[in-house]
Amino acid sequence: VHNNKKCYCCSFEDYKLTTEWLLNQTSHRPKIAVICGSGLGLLAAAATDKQTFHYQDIPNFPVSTVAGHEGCLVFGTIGGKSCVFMQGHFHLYEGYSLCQVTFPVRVFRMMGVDTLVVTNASGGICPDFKVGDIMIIKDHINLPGFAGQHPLCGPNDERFGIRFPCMSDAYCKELRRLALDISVELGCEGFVREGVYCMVSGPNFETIAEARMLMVLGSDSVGMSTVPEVTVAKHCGLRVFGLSLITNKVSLDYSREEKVNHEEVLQISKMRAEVLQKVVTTLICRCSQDQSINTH
Ligand SMILES: O=P(O)(O)O[C@@H]1C[C@H](O)[C@@H](CO)O1
Ligand SMILES: Nc1nc2[nH]cnc2c(=O)[nH]1
Repeated sequence: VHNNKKCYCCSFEDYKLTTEWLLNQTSHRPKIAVICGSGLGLLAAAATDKQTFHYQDIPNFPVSTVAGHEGCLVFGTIGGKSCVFMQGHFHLYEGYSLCQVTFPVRVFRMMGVDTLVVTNASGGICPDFKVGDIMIIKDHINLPGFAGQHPLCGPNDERFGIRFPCMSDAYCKELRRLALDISVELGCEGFVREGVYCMVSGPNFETIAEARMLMVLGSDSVGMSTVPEVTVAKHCGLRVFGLSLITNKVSLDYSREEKVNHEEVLQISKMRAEVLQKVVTTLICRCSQDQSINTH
């Protein structure tokens, strides 16, 4: 209850209960969390010493309702570093509140995570982008946020972060540079790009007029996730790195016949999951671990 008004956000006690439950169930103490987008659950495959929990068994956790999202939380080790992978995440269009969508991020923070890696599937708007390109997310546009669908709306809990967080450095520059170096070493720099991801709520794909508008706004790709998680992660002081797989070209022209669908999105994710896994795994092995959480 806030100002005599009932608040439907998750409470500090909810996050605490889930955190304590997980800490009791596993001896892993992850520093890095990876959110796997549509069809990208394979990112967890390189981890050793794995321990898996189904979302439905974790107190307070939402469950995945979308194809390509396994709904498993996987703890494991990569290059000696303890990690946690979300195989599947949550979306506004599933009917979840943004508090539920971002619930795991604060739990990870409370478990001691200091770095969040986000991945997703998106439609390419930048005319130079090709299907199968991997876009290092340089910045984002929170379109639902402009209309008040924002995960930080409501009473601010200072235990997580400040009321007015800065978002001008949302995606860590050093990790973006490291990922570019890694892509050269792995020989995949030919299809690795950098760009701006724009979130829409979905679930429909864009009309041509909407796609044109998003291009004018400066979006290089468009998807239906990630931005709420990144916003909550930055609010509670996590370092963020993001990759978006371009699974389709967004139609910007009325003469274009191709029609996007979710099956095609999953097919391209499957095709590129192994390369993405190599980039993410190498990044985890190489990234500095001296990150101190930016507490407020
Ligand atoms: O969960 P992500 O953002 O990777 O999934 C994208 C957006 C929709 O959920 C779905 C549409 O195909 O793919
Ligand atoms: N909104 C949106 N999300 C996507 N996810 C994968 N492709 C697309 C797309 O073209 N548009």
